[in-house]
Amino acid sequence: MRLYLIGMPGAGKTTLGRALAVAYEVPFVDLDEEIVRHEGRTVVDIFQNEGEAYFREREAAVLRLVLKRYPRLVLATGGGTPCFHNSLDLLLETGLTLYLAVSTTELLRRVMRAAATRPLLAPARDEAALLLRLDETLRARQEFYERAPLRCSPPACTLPAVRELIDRFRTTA
Ligand SMILES: Nc1ncnc2c1ncn2[C@@H]1O[C@H](COP(=O)(O)OP(=O)(O)OP(=O)(O)O)[C@@H](O)[C@H]1O
Ligand SMILES: O=C(O)C1=C[C@@H](O)[C@@H](O)[C@H](O)C1
Ligand SMILES: [Mg+2]
Repeated sequence: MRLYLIGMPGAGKTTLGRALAVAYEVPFVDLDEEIVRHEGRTVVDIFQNEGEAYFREREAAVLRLVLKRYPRLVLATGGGTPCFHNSLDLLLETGLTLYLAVSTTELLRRVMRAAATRPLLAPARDEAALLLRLDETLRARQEFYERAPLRCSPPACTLPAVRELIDRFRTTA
C-alpha cells in the first residue's frame, strides 16, 4: 500500500491519513511534520524567514526522501505539495492518490480556529477575506487535485467509506 492524500488545508488529510495507516497496517507520514523535523523549525517560521519558494523546494526534496525511505506508507501531503516541482506526476507514478474534495465553506469552518498556523491563509483579516482566499487557492489548484484517480467528499470521507473506495479500486485496477 502506497497511498497519498491530497487536498486543501483543513481537508482532513492528516486526520484520515492516520486512520487509514492504522487500518492498512503501514507507516503514516505527514509531509509537513517531516519538513519541520528536517528543518528544525515550524512551517510558519520557514515561510516567514525564507519565503514560499524556499519552502516549496524543501517540500519537494523531503517528499522525494520520504518516498525513497518508505516502500509502504500512507502519506498526508501538504496542501500545496502536488502543485509545485512536478510533484503530482511523481505521486501519480509511484502510488495511489486520493483527493479529499471539501467545499470552501466547510474548509472555512474547519480552519477558522487555526488560521494563524497556516501561513498562506494567515493574511486574511476576517471570515469573508479567508473565504475569498480559500476560493482563489482552490480555483488555482483544482486542475492538479482533480487528476487524482480517487476522490471523496464529505460525508463520504469517513474511514469505512474511503476503505471501500480504495479496496474497490484496487480489485478492479
Ligand atoms: N471528516 C471530517 N469532518 C469534520 N472535521 C474534520 C474532518 N476531518 C478533519 N476534520 C477537522 O478539520 C481540521 C483539519 O483537519 P486536518 O488537520 O486533518 O486537515 P489537513 O488536510 O491535514 O490540513 P493541513 O493541510 O492544514 O495539514 C481539524 O480540526 C480536524 O479535526
Ligand atoms: O496549502 C498550502 O500551500 C500549505 C499547506 C500546509 O499543509 C503547509 O504545507 C503549508 O502551510 C502550505
Ligand atoms: Mg495536515
